[in-house]
Amino acid sequence: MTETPSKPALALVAHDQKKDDMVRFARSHARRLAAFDLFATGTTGARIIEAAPELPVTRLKSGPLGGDQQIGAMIAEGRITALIFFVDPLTPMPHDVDVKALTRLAELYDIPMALNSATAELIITHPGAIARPI
Ligand SMILES: O=C(CO)COP(=O)(O)O
Repeated sequence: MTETPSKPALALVAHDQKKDDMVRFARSHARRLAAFDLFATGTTGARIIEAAPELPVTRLKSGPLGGDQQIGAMIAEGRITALIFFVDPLTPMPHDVDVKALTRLAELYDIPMALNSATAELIITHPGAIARPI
């Protein structure tokens, strides 16, 4: 029996001050993003689904309630191909340790990680760069 190969998985996360940027990113790259299984923290996912309902986004818990850690665990399990995380560098976060843990795991497992729009644009417009098998 042949199994249908799964799509590469992209994790999408944005802090509150960056959610409008994420919505713009999702809208303008909807066609490209549709080639991935998409996972997002709770509120980020809700905003993306509202803006681009055609995208297959699986929503996890909100970041401060464990969503960042859920994505980190998926990275440790080899289930995430790349992380796009629009970080707000100007606002203190109650869950700063979770943010750090998530980016640390992306570093540790050497997955492509975009922490701002400029890098996210590079990643999504060069999909070959993240085509590694999961
Ligand atoms: O806080 C976040 C990442 O650290 C994002 O979580 P939400 O998408 O639920 O706002």
